[in-house]
This record gives sequence, structure tokens and C-alpha cells, in this order.
Amino acid sequence: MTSVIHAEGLGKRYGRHPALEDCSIDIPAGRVAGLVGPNGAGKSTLLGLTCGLIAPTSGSIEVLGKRPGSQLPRVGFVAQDAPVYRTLSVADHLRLGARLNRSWDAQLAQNRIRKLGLDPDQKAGRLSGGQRAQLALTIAAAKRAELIILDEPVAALDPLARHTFLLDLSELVAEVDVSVVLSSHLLGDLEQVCDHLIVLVDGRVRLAGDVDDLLAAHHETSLEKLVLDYLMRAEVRS
Ligand SMILES: Nc1ncnc2c1ncn2[C@@H]1O[C@H](COP(=O)(O)OP(=O)(O)OP(=O)(O)O)[C@@H](O)[C@H]1O
Repeated sequence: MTSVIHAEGLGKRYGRHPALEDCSIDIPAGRVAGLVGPNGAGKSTLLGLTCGLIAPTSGSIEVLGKRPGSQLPRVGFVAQDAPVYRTLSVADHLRLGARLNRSWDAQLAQNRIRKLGLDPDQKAGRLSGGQRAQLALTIAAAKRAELIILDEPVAALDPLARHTFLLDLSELVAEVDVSVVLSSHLLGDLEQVCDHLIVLVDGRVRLAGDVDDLLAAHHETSLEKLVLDYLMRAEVRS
């Protein structure tokens, strides 16, 4: 089975402060992997290492079998708050995407914009938070990335917009052959879409694996309950 992300003993320190420690994970291709953990757990740090935006201080990480950052055309990254060019229109974003990406799928982009009901002439700065997230996801999808990484894509959205975004993400994954890693501090959100889970607390991986395997191994039916029980037991032991 091929891995989209494989890390061994991965660590990152900012000065003396360890943001990530001894992180070993293996995310198989084809999964929607949820990276969950409280504020400051190290989620953005792990995603930054995955995209090659920052370098590890220990251990190793491979993305799509190669060094992070060497695979940019194959990886779509949507940073926190779904950054877009505020003065450019939705259509401008698609034109820019087409110019910057050799494998750009114009049909996929057009279809998504139509289905989402986005006005191509609308300036991105005037889109709602949910619409901006949808536009950013559309760009990552249309470049036909093999791996899409979303850093807290729904954190700033209201519950309905969160639900709509995650539903759309599920539909996209069913339509296109893509692996996804998304982070959130809300487990309930991830339960809606993820079939693989990584729980980070205080910079360490506490739980990782395919959701069905985790539930079976712990005789649980609810992911949220499994993780909360696990974290509470870990807290008592420490
Ligand atoms: N550039 C930086 N310089 C110094 N410390 C940093 C830097 N970036 C992150 N940290 C620290 O590393 C730890 C992990 O931060 P990180 O942003 O990876 O966590 P997170 O799980 O993404 O948090 P959040 O959910 O709040 O976004 C935190 O203690 C944070 O303060």
C-alpha cells in the first residue's frame, strides 16, 4: 500500500520550544485523514513540515514518496483562513490557476463554481468565509493535486457553512481520485468526513489509524467518544 505521508521520529523545535516530538505516522493513499488536537497541539507545524514550508529539527518525512516541497504540482495546500487575492474576481482566480498549473482541469473548476453558486465576477474579498474556503478548495482540486492539505478550513465558519463545506469535500473526494489531510480542533467536524485519524496533543501523536480499525480495536461506535475517553485516560495516567 502506498503512503501519501510517511514520517518517522519527526520533530520540530522553535528555539527551545518543542512544537512536535517523535512523530511517526503513515497515511495511506486514498484516505481523508483528519488531524485533530487542541490549540497549540502542533497541527499547523506538522502540516507546514508536510508542505516543506518549514524544516524538521529531527526525524524524517516523505510526501508522495519524496522530500516535502519537491512535489508542489502534486500537492494542493490551503492555509488557515483560506487566503485568496481579495481584489481579484472568482474568474480571475481560475485564470491564474490555469496559467500557474500545467495540469489545470478547467472543466472541473467551472463545474464546481457553477454547482457552488459562486458568481464568477464577484471579487474574492467580498465572498463569505465559507465561499472563500470553497474557492480555495476548488483551486486545489482543479490543479488535480494528488494530495490536498487543508489547515483548519472550517475554523472560522458557522455550523451550517461548516457542514456545507465538509459535505462538498466528501462529494469532491467521491468524484476525483485524491487523498486529503485536514486539520481541526473540532472532532465532530472530522467525524463527518474522515476515514483516517491522527490525534495530536502537546506535540505528540496520541492516536493514529484508520477510523474503522480504531473503533473496532476500542469496541466503540462513536469516534468522538473514543477520542475523548482515550485522552481522559491519558490525562489520568500522566
Ligand atoms: N513560528 C513559531 N515560533 C515559535 N513558536 C511557534 C511558532 N509556530 C508555532 N509555535 C508554537 O508551537 C506550538 C504548536 O503550534 P501550532 O501552530 O503547530 O499548533 P496548532 O495545533 O496548529 O494550533 P492552533 O489550533 O491554535 O492553530 C505552539 O506552542 C506554538 O506556540
